[in-house]
Amino acid sequence: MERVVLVTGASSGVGLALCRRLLEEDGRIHLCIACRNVQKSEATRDLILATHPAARVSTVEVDLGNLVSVLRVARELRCRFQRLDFVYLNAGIMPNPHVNFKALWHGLLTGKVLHMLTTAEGIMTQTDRLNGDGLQEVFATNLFGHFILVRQLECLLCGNEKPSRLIWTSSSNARESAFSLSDYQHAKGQESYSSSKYATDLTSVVLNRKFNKQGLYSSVVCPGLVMSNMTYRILPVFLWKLLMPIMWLIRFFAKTYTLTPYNGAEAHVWLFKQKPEHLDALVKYHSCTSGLGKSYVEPRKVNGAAAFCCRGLG
Ligand SMILES: NC(=O)C1=CN([C@@H]2O[C@H](COP(=O)(O)OP(=O)(O)OC[C@H]3O[C@@H](n4cnc5c(N)ncnc54)[C@H](OP(=O)(O)O)[C@@H]3O)[C@@H](O)[C@H]2O)C=CC1
Ligand SMILES: CC(C)=CCC[C@@H](C)[C@H]1CC[C@H]2C3=C(CC[C@]12C)[C@@]1(C)CCC(=O)C[C@@H]1CC3
Repeated sequence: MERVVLVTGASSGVGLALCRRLLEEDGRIHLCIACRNVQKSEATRDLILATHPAARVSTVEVDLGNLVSVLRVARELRCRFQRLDFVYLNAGIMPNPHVNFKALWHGLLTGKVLHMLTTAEGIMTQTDRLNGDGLQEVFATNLFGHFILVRQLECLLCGNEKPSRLIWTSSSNARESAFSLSDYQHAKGQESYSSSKYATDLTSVVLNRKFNKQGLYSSVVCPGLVMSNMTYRILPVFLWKLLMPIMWLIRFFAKTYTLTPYNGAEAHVWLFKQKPEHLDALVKYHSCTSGLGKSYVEPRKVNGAAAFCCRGLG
């Protein structure tokens, strides 16, 4: 039976690389790519078919930061498919990023620089805003739109012959201290990205508790630091080009410097091949690349997830 795989944020970066890698793993899947509009969907489909001409690729359009659009695409998917085997919840934004180089310099003097360079803790802020639905844009796009999509697709995901899978693209920037239940949309702070990714980690834990019995399993992955449209918006392109040799050097000390979207999709592809019953719901799967460029996956516990579970907030 052909497996149906839905990928959001398929038009570029990790999402596009993931689509290609999934087809390399199994050319018989039905890949459904979700992009923001018809032009992007068709351009992405053409790019994928250029390298995998025999692939079965269909398209849907969704703006994950718009609830009407999410409800519409869920309706369309329910009409088109009888089940979904994998849903990669990968689309994400980081608007108006700001890097505090002074803090990075301070980190160099205090020995925290490697931690800062791999998690961006203490050196990165964003300015968020309200979207058309009156929600914080980063929360709405990175988490809430995807969450509503999952809930709307329950009938395609639960109670199938084989387990279905949700795979969320989280981040090493996900941080417990950036997230607060009393301000879960992060309207008050300047770390909306970090907060949305931590909330994603917790959501996956809670979804497992609720849906494992019905044959739906959720995992979170971190692609590492990847050069993509998202990162190219953080610094001017010429600066990134200058930094590239330094980043290859850093990779000898920081295995999460995956740098290419292909390497960044390592954990996503690895999970595609695993039996979900053998995975740990409290673990985040990190794509890593060695100094010499060999990719592998490293599982790490999600900070605070066990405590969150024990408090029974699910
Ligand atoms: N790059 C990195 O270092 C890291 C990235 N990540 C995460 O990886 C994921 C992929 O990012 P990456 O590939 O790097 O960046 P890209 O900017 O290349 O990809 C982001 C994708 O999300 C889509 N997207 C953004 N907003 C929306 C929306 N409102 N509705 C639908 N689709 C949307 C984009 O579509 P469009 O082309 O239309 O903009 C694009 O396809 C994100 O979740 C990101 O947070 C995590 C850790 C590190
Ligand atoms: C010497 C050097 C590499 C300088 C670059 C400084 C910063 C621009 C980067 C250092 C850590 C990076 C980082 C990210 C963006 C770029 C940095 C802040 C992310 C926030 C990108 C998106 C993520 O999801 C996590 C990344 C963590 C590390």
